[in-house]
Amino acid sequence: MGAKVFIDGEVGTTGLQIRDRLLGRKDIELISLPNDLRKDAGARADAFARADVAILCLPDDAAIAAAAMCADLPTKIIDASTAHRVNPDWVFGFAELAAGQRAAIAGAKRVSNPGCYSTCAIALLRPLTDAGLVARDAYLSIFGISGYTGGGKAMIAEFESGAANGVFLYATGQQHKHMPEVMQYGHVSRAPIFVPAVGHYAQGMIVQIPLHGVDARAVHAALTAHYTGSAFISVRALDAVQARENPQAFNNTNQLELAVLGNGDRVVVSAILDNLGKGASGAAVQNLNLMLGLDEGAWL
Ligand SMILES: NC(=O)C1=CN([C@@H]2O[C@H](COP(=O)(O)OP(=O)(O)OC[C@H]3O[C@@H](n4cnc5c(N)ncnc54)[C@H](OP(=O)(O)O)[C@@H]3O)[C@@H](O)[C@H]2O)C=CC1
Ligand SMILES: CC(=O)N[C@@H](CCC(=O)OP(=O)(O)O)C(=O)O
Repeated sequence: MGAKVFIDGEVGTTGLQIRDRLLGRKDIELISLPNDLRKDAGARADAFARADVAILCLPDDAAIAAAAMCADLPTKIIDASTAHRVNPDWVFGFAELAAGQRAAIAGAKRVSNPGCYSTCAIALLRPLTDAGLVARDAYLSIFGISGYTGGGKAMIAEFESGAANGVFLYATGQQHKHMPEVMQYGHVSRAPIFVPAVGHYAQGMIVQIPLHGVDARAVHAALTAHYTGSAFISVRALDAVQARENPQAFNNTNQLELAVLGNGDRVVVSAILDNLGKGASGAAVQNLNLMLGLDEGAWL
């Protein structure tokens, strides 16, 4: 008998992807609700009580309500939403963040999965702020482009029905929901300017952060030192210049590739992942593996 896992929000974009990643596993027994009961409070409460681990793939308000439903249960929770990412009662589910994070996830009852853009930005910034190469109070700008699956079922329907087209920029009011976690875990004290965009393709993301007045070699060395030995985060060789940066390069994987680009002391640090992979479902399965006492890369 495997560990019992309940995915709340199983038919949503992230939920479906996690389900697909777990379906073939003999060490996991999925608890599923019939379609007419998937939002039924009693059926969900029963599923939470039966599960060893519940994975919340819900909008923020529903994730907060679901966590409250589990408050008195021994069930472990992984929340894919934004609701608990900077909550001190939850462990941030980014295993590669710093020494000790993997062990903290493995021992946690409540784990909050990072956001997709924030996984990229934190992966780039944290080693650089900790090494003193980027000042914690630096004026930072972050650019990102995501495939439209990043906006969940509603945005997928917009693009696939033809109602939305081409590329658009958004969150121009500088209130994007990922900035609090980028600041907290990237160790930056000044809110970065964030310019996100959505492209007319399904999945894949690139995030870039320009850095003036830093040494590309030192930046590359700090990133390489931090991620050496990491199964899922790699740093491209400094001289491996590509004419085109492709946000879809790591689709359907749990990989995140970092690169140091630019010319002289005008450096751009860059990250590519699958927003549905290392940006959501892959990271959730990595955390699930750790919480079940398995190798973090099992089945990934
Ligand atoms: N898409 C992405 O790239 C990423 C998403 N996330 C996060 O994951 C979470 C889910 O996002 P995503 O999968 O994209 O969203 P979707 O809109 O695709 O899926 C959300 C699912 O939750 C269901 N749902 C809503 N309210 C309830 C409720 N009260 N009880 C049970 N089910 C409910 C919805 O039902 P119905 O089908 O009826 O609408 C839907 O199936 C969000 O918090 C999002 O921020 C995190 C990282 C990346
Ligand atoms: C393209 C798009 O709209 N992306 C979403 C972020 C992805 C997501 O759903 O948010 P979490 O990763 O925090 O859960 C946004 O910018 O709000």
